[in-house]
Amino acid sequence: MTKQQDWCEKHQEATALLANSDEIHSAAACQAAIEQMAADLCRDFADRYPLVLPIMGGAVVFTGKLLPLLRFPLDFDYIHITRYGDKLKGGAFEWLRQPQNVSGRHVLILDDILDEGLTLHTVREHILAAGAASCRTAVFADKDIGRAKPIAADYVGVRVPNRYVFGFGMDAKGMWRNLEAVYAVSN
Ligand SMILES: O=P(O)(O)OC[C@H]1O[C@H](OP(=O)(O)OP(=O)(O)O)[C@H](O)[C@@H]1O
Ligand code: HPA
Repeated sequence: MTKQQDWCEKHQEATALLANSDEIHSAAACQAAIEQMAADLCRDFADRYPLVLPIMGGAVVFTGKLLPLLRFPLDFDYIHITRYGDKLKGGAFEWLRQPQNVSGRHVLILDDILDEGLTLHTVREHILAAGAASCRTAVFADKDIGRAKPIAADYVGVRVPNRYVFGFGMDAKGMWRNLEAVYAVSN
């Protein structure tokens, strides 16, 4: 099969996936959630000069929308770790960029979604072990998985049902991070 056919099939798969999904948080609801989180973070971090660390790549939209609303001084870097890749089920962690220079800092981690909680828990433990003065966590979406998680986020934008969700930075098999609303794959 040629590369062009591959992309053509991928395009069809992406279109069918979106057509078979339900919008669960509109673009306006996502924006309102971001604004509320920004207000809460401005209240809590005004005097802390935090190091803000998004977990790439899912945090890209959340970060891009949130950062300009944070009206306090901060340093910015990023972490890159993945355990889902292009799959709908999590596996082993792959670190692509470790946290740098966190010793003594008040760290704020940003991520798109708290699902089983393994990623955020692992990253937080790593940052505290590296000597951070404190580490708080903000996730755009918290999934109701119906069982205990190893970590609860300090700040949450929206709650999502126990279905695979995508859009607003979250991908489904690598697709549709670019959507400005949140969708859930049909069961
Ligand atoms: O709570 P968990 O079950 O650990 O899942 C949450 C993590 O899964 C996704 O990352 P993924 O590994 O898909 O990489 P990505 O950020 O590139 O999408 C998402 O961005 C979170 O970081
Ligand atoms: O439901 C999800 N959607 C997108 N990325 C994810 N990573 C973990 N769970 C999810």
